[in-house]
Amino acid sequence: MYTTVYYICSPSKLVAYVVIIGITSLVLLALSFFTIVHLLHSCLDYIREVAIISKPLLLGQMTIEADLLDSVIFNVGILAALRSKKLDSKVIGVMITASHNPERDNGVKLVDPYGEMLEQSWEEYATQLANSQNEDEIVEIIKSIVAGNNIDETKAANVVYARDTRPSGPALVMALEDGLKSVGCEVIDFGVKTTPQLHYVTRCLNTKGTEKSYGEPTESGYYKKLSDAFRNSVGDKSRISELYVDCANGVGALKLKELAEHIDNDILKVVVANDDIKTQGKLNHLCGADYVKTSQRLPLGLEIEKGKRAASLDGDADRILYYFVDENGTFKLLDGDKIAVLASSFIIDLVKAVSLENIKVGVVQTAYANGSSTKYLENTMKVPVSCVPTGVKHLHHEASKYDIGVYFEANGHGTVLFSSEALSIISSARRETEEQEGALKRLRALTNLINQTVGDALSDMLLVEAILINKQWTLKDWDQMYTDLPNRLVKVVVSDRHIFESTNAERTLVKPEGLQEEVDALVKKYKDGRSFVRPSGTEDVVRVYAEAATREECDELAYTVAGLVYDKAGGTGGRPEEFL
Ligand SMILES: CC(=O)N[C@H]1[C@@H](OP(=O)(O)O)O[C@H](CO)[C@@H](O)[C@@H]1O
Ligand SMILES: [Mg+2]
Repeated sequence: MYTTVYYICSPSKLVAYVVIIGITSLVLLALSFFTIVHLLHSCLDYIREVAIISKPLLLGQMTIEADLLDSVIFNVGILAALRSKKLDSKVIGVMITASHNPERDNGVKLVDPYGEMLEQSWEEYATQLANSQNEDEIVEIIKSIVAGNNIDETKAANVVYARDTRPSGPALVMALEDGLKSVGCEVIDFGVKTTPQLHYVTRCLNTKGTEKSYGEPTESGYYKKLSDAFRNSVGDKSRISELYVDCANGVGALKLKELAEHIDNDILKVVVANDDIKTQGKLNHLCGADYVKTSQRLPLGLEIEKGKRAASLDGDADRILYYFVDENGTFKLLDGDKIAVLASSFIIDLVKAVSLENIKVGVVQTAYANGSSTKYLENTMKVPVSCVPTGVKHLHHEASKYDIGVYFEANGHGTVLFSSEALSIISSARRETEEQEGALKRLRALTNLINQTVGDALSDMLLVEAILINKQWTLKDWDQMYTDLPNRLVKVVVSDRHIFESTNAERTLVKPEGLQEEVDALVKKYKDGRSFVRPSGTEDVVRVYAEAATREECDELAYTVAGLVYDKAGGTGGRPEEFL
């Protein structure tokens, strides 16, 4: 679940707010309740109070959600505690971040015990709680969660939480803590971290002391695991040129610097750019992975000479993209699709080199994957490719069906999953020749290098670097694996995006009726043309994607389809000039 809200709060008012929360919490703590319903009723009085008090404290652009942000986070705390009770007191993770979105936004995300995203049925509860507006409704939802899941209220609850560097983070942490403590939850504050670090530590805490131990449940344990695996995956190959990394002025800057301290400069040298986490307004502003992917240009704050290698992270460091400027001065982007192709081809080669033919490798993409990447994977590499709806949960789920499942969204979010069978085959295999043993060692190293819980920009960066070092490739060599079709992503603002429904992994519209046929008729006119329309799941817009043989044709197709959607399906807010 991802709830994004907008608010601005002045420091003096924040202090007043802190005092109010403190007093209200003390009052709540002083009261004892014998049933969970009573307890929740008291929480809800508190929620209402905070919501009312919050109104004059909130300035600037507000939405209804913004008014209720603190109570949403408070509710999420209760939900996380209930989830932990439901799962035999396993530790649940809570991350406060709004990823690549503007600095003034914030959101919250729950993580299940093994670092996976919250189970889908519970996502629905989170959405219901976030959208409920009165205490009776909230009590009913919570009662139904408890009853519907046979939750034993007497069980202990455990939660670990972290936040990114957004200025709104500390106040939201207080609301979260209040929610958690109101139901007697044990809390671990993991501090300021990247989203993948929170996923990592959640899994480590829940597997500690078992045969499936994922690692030491600390930040230094994370760096040690990654850096050891990186060294092993590189062997004695020599270093390639330094990597410039745009950290989007977010938490990735802090964490990349720490990771770099664990890695010998002789193997990898990173130059950290956009690391200003102190100046307000800079997070993700004209920089970071999302900006680079959508604008297809260099980020502000990072100038690179021709041929130099660079990458961008997003605001919570779970996405990464690579790029360079070629000898003609053209900006060349190596996105999630290119990473998927690089990673899968390297892994397939290693699997072949050690004759583990019974391990099947597959790649998972979404409709936004560049058509050339799919063609290359299917026709040249002959690897199975699945296409699933947008959103990491769909990709992750599908990838887990393969022995080794590589998944990446074109925007740079992704990872590689190894099934338990594949892991045990890889760890127990023995080979005769030195060459085969070397390949096996690298494959084993990759199983530790790659974050198995979620897409992780730092882990993915080390994966890409390890492959490039092994192959002694430049970014140009990598880029030449296949040539991207020119593509364009356009947003269309409509009065009601819920009238759009699609099928076929979001590639075909079924509603509004007749619109798909019109899109198809346009697409037919263009060589290598492809276009689809779907409602965004995270923004109040409809997205139009198009690709075609040339930049001009691609843009013409994208803006013609966007114009069609605008005219035929309730476009609003003024027809953009570029729409055809
Ligand atoms: C085209 C695009 O980049 N869509 C993004 C975006 O989803 P939408 O449903 O398109 O708003 O945000 C998701 C969450 O970050 C991410 O998983 C997805 O890839
Ligand atoms: Mg992110």
